[in-house]
Amino acid sequence: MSKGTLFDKVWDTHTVQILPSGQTQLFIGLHLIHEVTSPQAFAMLRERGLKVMYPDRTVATVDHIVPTENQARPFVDTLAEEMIQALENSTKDNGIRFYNIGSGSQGVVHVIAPEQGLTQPGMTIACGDSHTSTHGAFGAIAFGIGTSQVRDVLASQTLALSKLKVRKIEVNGKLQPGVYAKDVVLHIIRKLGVKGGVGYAYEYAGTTFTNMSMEERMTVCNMAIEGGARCGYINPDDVTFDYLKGRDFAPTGEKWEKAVSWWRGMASDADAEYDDIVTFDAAEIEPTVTWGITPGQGIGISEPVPTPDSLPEGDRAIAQEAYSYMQLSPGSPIKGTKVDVCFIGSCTNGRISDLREAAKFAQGHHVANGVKAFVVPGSERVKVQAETEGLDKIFVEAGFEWREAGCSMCLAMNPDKLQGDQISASSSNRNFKGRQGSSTGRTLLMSPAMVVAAAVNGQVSDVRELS
Ligand SMILES: CC(C)[C@H](C(=O)O)[C@@H](O)C(=O)O
Ligand code: SF4
Repeated sequence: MSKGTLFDKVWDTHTVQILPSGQTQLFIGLHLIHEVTSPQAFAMLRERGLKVMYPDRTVATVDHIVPTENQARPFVDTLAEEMIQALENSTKDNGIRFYNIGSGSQGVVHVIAPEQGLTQPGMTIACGDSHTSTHGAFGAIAFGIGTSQVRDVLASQTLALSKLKVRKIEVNGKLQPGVYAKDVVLHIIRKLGVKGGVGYAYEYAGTTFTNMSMEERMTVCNMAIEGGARCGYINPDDVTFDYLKGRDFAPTGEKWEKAVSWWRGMASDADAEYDDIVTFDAAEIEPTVTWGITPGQGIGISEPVPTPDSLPEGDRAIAQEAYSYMQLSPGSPIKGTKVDVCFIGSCTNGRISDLREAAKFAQGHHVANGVKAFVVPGSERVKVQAETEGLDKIFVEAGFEWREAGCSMCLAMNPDKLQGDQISASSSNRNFKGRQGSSTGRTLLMSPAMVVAAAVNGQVSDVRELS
């Protein structure tokens, strides 16, 4: 039964049948694949003698293992070379479009699909990657899947899924200067917890989101999964349509008009029913930084690292683990924490608007002595655009390294890794133990502007005070 939310409308539109298990067989409009989670899926297909059912609905790129400095083939890392070759072969054998390095359109999978207009409202999108929730920014139902599900989508273009509940997260009001989409989503996860969204799709609504650009909306939806929600979305509106118009895969002419009117109809109805509604005020959000080992362990820049007794009982054990791993004392300010590495990039904050904003703060400043700072564009297109605007020069003059597109130190499956217990200021989305390539490496998540402030001062800083 439809409750009038976008989630329900998209779900119902894509339902093939209800399976005897009670699950829904859902048609997947767009399947995105990358080198990490697809090789085994293709192998399983080959074992069963199956073909890819809709090669046209499958799009591939390489992102996780891509070196951002020396991209000469074969890669120095033989495992990375094997992985890219496997994808090159599988996509060729199955007639799948593949945006390889040097194609001009390679990049992090969640950056390239939107920038080409592949991601559209009202769609179902799946990818063997948890941050597929990003595409929900367009009013799509987009979620990460495991390798066996990648196999299922390749073979049948469908998935067996249980329906989610829908929580509306309403944020209203204007963000303070120096506060970004990243801070909004870190704030939400802090308040609702990293498991708060389990079993839910998150609908982000309210004036704070309607006033955001598409790229800001993508930052928010990208981290829905960090709050436990399988997917997050924002209802499509004129901002969405303006962004899509003229992109490679966007409809044109009469088809465009038809599409826009269908897209509008997919948005949640004003009287839609939700399983839960939570409301926040944008004015209460500060530039936010994580101090711990989960994206939910965030605080405003002016706050101290929380003491155990200030936390709900259920959060104390993980806080204890975090104090010791992060080498931070409860009650001490996060501001002033020395950093070793500063990373700007990832599918959360590696888009052109992120780089523009970061460059604005980098201009006229210099990275502090002893700090390694680098910028990794989210895609080859983002890189070219940034270079056209001269952003690369601003970064290099300010002492940042300017790299090739990929996931890079977000996950460090490539050569960009922390050493020992180095601490990084990172515009990425996960601060798990060992996330950035060293088993003792430490990560502080923040907005790209805050990463620049940290790089310039050599310590966690408030971007609002960067002169
Ligand atoms: C490698 C991939 C499966 C993984 C994910 O699912 O998200 C990665 O992208 C990440 O960000 O941790
Ligand atoms: S940029 Fe980071 S979060 Fe995004 S897909 Fe790559 S590794 Fe995952």
